[in-house]
Amino acid sequence: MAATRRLTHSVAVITLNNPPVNALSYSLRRSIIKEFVDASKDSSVEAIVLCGANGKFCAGADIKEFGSTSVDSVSLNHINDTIESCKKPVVAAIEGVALGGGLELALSCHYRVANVQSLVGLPEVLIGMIPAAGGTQRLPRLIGIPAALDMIVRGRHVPATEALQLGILDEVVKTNTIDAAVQMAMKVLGQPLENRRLGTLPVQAIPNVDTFLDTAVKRAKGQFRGAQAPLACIEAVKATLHLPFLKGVENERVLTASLWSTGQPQAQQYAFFSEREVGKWTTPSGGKWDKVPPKPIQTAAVIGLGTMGRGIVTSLSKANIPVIAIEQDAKQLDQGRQAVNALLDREVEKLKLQGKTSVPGNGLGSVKFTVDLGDLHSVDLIIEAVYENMQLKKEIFRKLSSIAKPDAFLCTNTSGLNVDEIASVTNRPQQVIGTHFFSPANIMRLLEVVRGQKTSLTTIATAMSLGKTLGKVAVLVGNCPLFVGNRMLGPYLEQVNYLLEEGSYPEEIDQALEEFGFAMGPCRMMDLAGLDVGWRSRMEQGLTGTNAPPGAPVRQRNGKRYSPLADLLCESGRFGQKTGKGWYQYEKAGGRIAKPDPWVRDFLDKYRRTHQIARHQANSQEIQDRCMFALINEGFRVLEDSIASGPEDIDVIYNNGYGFPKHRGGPMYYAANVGLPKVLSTLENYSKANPDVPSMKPAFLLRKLAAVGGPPIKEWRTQLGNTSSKL
Ligand SMILES: CCCCCCCC/C=C\C/C=C/C(=O)SCCNC(=O)CCNC(=O)[C@H](O)C(C)(C)COP(=O)(O)OP(=O)(O)OC[C@H]1O[C@@H](n2cnc3c(N)ncnc32)[C@H](O)[C@@H]1OP(=O)(O)O
Repeated sequence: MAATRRLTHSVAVITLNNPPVNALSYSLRRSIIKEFVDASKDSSVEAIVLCGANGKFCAGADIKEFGSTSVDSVSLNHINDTIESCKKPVVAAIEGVALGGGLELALSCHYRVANVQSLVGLPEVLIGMIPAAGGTQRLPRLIGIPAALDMIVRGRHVPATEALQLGILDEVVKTNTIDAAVQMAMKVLGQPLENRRLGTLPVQAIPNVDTFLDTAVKRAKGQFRGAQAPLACIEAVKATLHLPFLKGVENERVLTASLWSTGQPQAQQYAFFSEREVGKWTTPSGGKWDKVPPKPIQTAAVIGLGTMGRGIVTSLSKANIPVIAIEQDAKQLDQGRQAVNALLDREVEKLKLQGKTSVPGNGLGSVKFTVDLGDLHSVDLIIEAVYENMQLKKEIFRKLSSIAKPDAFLCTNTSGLNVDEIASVTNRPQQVIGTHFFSPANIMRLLEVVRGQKTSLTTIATAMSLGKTLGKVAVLVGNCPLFVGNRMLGPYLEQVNYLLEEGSYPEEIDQALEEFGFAMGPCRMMDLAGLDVGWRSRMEQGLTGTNAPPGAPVRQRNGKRYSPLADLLCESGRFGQKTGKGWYQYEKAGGRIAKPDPWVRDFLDKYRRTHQIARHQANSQEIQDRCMFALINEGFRVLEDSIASGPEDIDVIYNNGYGFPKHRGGPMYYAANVGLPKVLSTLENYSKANPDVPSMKPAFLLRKLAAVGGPPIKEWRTQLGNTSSKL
């Protein structure tokens, strides 16, 4: 963890060396300042180049050190000011990444040369912070307020070619970045440095700046729902208009302290590290991510080109994996082809924007469309993505057994069906695994990888590695009905239905949960997913429709409370967005703009009158508590059943697949923050008053953890013990 220095001609090259990403830990910062001061004093040195070891400039401050005392001892601001005021020219040679404090370091250099493959950005907002080492002050002075604000508030990783156009970089090279930086340093020797010191420059005026910033605040409030960091970023950038540079930097510090006191940075940093931890899977039988090599996947196939299949084909092609896409007849194949091509066209556009048009074949894997299953004889991995029907899936897997090559992996894209049952019809259950993609599959980051009883470690390693190749965050889960995410959704949506029965309207419930920070309230989410999906499943389970037990009370099934509201909506043809009507009304079938529907209010009022339910209009807090605690309670049961290996896995699933607000860390982190004794007592009270709602009966593990005072979330795993039988 040190910076090293060597002399090339008369240029001192200082290399940041702190694997894996040259994060600016305390000891690295100490070492940088020492080497830098020595170089600036050394009379044989005429210029200085800063670069990073192992092809990476720097990924910013060491996030693990936040909150510890060493953060301020050698501050990054001190280093940046020392570099900027240096009388010798300083050039940053950027390879790989220059992110956060890494870019702030580069912005304090007088010139920046970058490799064409590198990315630069100030992504602190994504971990609940603001760029607090002068980034909010230097970047607007360099590229203007609008462009800087866009980068800072969204935390975008900007490709080098775009950064060059924006004016962040002075030169982009294809190879030998450090040599190019040394040459640049020698070229500028003797040139004045005044106008290269960003901290001394004025920020460029823009017309109607107040309106511009007010609009940015409004947009950020709507988009980031309760997250404080984007608003603090705007506040910090705004300061460039009325504060001198040093005061602006001091303001960054004040804003950072204030953000820290909200607890949001800690939650987002927990989410950041949890995402990395879930990749380090282990199994009770001794399987471990770094011990089991994945098999390379050179070719893949997708069966079924419905919504999910199209997204999966696109995702594979985007990762440059050649795909065979299969449908059952020419008509459906043609529809699938058109849809996939449209998605791929959009991907090409995105690549063009990133300046990657020169990549052979546009960097996308080829897609072959066919109706012939026989074409799959040589592919390495097949993902079945037909609709959720066990018989159909089994029929396909039976055929694949004889068609696919013996070492091919067989994946089923199911959101909750039994992976073991599917595997049981094949001649290779050890190579069968569930890959639960989320819609739209080419965009959503989450992949639940579902291990069956006989799934081998190599198959797990291969599916997890494929997830990473596809740019997804893959979480290994056990096989149980609905796996982790959808299983937890059950009790959450049950509460939504009960609240609707009791007197809340869909828009009130959605508003409460969107205020909590969810990307989408549950009623809008059900409308988007299609109300008929759950309805069909309830019919299959004999809960409603012609299979329901004769004479069953309308609001009870098997002695438990049951809400028929969603069934009644479906019976009147309201399936959600696709039919233009569901819990809301839409401008047309397939429309997206949800408007509260007077019909739904009438329907709910009438329902309550029919069943003599006295209206209880829950406030936001009650809505949030009931829905959240139902979700969390099921999360504890998932842990008890070893379907997820730790609370972090659940949180990663919810943050990346269900629009849970990252600034709250995830449902289990939220529970730890609220305090487990409080979660327990709320559930106990509800449960006593509603003994016919077993999903709200506090889970054993919740009781156990609450009994020891609700320990910090990182200690929960030890309480779980080694019960993991499903993973
Ligand atoms: C009381 C208040 C206290 C607050 C004090 C505030 C002081 C403010 C001072 C200065 C302002 C500067 C702030 C910052 O710079 S914050 C950091 C900004 N940077 C980032 O957010 C980048 C985060 N990293 C990434 O996005 C990615 O890791 C990547 C693009 C760099 C690389 O991606 P990939 O190749 O996919 O690898 P991994 O993500 O798996 O990462 C590999 C490995 O590295 C660890 N890691 C990455 N970045 C950091 C980091 N900044 N600090 C510490 N560790 C980091 C990551 O956790 C992985 O570790 P592993 O799982 O153990 O292998």
